[in-house]
Amino acid sequence: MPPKKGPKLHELAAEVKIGYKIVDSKKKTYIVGKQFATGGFGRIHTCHEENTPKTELVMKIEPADNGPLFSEVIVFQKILKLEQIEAYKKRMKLQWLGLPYIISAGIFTYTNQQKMRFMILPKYATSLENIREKQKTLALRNVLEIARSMLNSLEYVQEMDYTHADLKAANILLEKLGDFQKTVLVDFGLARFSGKIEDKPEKKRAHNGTCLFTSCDAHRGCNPSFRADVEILAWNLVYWLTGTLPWLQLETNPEKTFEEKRKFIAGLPATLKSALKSTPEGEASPAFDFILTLLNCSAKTGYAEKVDYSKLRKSLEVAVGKLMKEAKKSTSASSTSASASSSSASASSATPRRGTRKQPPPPPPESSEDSEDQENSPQKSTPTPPKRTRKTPKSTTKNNTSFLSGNESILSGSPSISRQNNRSATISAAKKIEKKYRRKSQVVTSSPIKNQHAMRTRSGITAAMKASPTQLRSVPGMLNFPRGRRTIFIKETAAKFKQQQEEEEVEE
Ligand SMILES: Nc1ncnc2c1ncn2[C@@H]1O[C@H](COP(=O)(O)OP(=O)(O)OP(=O)(O)O)[C@@H](O)[C@H]1O
Repeated sequence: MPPKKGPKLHELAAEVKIGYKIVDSKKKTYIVGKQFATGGFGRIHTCHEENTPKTELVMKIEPADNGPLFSEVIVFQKILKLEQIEAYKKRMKLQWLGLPYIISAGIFTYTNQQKMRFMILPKYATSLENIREKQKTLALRNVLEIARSMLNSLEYVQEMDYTHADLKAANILLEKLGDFQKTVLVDFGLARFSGKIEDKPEKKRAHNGTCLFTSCDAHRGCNPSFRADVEILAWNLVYWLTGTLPWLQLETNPEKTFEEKRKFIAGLPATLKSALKSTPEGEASPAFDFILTLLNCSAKTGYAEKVDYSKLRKSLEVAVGKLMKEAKKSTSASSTSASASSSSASASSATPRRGTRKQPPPPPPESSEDSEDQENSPQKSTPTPPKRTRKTPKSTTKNNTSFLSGNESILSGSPSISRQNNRSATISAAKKIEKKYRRKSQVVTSSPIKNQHAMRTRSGITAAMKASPTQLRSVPGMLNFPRGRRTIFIKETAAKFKQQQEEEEVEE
């Protein structure tokens, strides 16, 4: 997502009607379908090629003179063509590479008024953010699956001398509901050629990216670096596992956020240990070493240097190995107790009881013990029981191919089909909520009390919360907004309250 520089929003493209035909430079005709999401500066529609109506695709549309889609198209044309991706997969012997590819792009004039830019991509099932928003945290095994896919995606992008610079759940899509192994890194609006970067911070670039996750290099005002993508991945992993980051409340203050990130890095490994305490696995989480390796790697790699992905992958496989080993231990522990308490030992150990977790198959012996990073090794301890119970909802996907097992998937976060079917009811409910929050925000705006961002309104939502897109997103009721409307409302409200906050700070 392009950086949010202030309250002024780019213009959204005019809404293109369903059924509108666009002919690209290769004389292929694409038919615009309905709009299903709104990006920062554009609309996202389904579409299909005239001759293949069954293959649903995605069309991003923006006014032609907007910058974000223009630069994204250039990145896709340079590094994200299907043949490039396929050749790389073949060379690296990869079954899966989580990257989108460009199907078509160009400019059309809509109803003779507005020149519009479009880009067509494959359509994926859902965004990881949809899932994260509902669940607040993700299961460790899913986080490791996503990390594996993202490491490969970043490695490809960086091998082409580009950086992504904005990895986050909203920019990660699942190819198939419930399958966390096949995740795709999208939104190359901030991606840059980083082959010739110099460590020259500039104030006007400072804090580019998504404040919560952006790198220390970006906070300093440097162009995106290879090591920065690794750091951004690390912050996201902590966020997905714990549902928070130490600077979550400071999101609207990039300087303080930067300071907190620096403190976190300076305080490693204790800061990371403490952050992971709240996870079901606790501070001895199998993810600990891996995240520490990511942060150490980004700290030790030079600004313009490339990252050693083989080392990162090795560390990830060690984490996977540990997780599988622990799962195996608890399987044998539970089957021992089951056989002791049952007269039919064989039956009880083979059939997992309803409501208990299916346990993964035995881990591959390789990679679980051969950590290179001795400094990162956590103390050996018996697996701590989960500190927090996690309800694992029933999977609706038959073929959930977790790399850890045929475990239940964490599908609860997928957008429900019924919600889509009740779209008009949702829109009217969303309008009511929007009206309510606008009214409440006006109560705050008209108040003569200074330092309003610390003040709670009748709704219990402070102006500071409203200035933070992340916190605003988690306000009860926000989930009732259709996706596009929610994004717009959050952006407008956050921008307004951020400006108010800045004005107050100036006055003070
Ligand atoms: N290929 C796709 N398949 C399915 N959904 C998609 C696809 N591309 C985008 N989306 C949906 O649209 C949302 C916004 O997409 P994207 O981030 O690429 O647009 P953007 O204009 O850069 O938006 P933003 O500025 O909010 O990041 C995604 O979070 C996702 O839900």
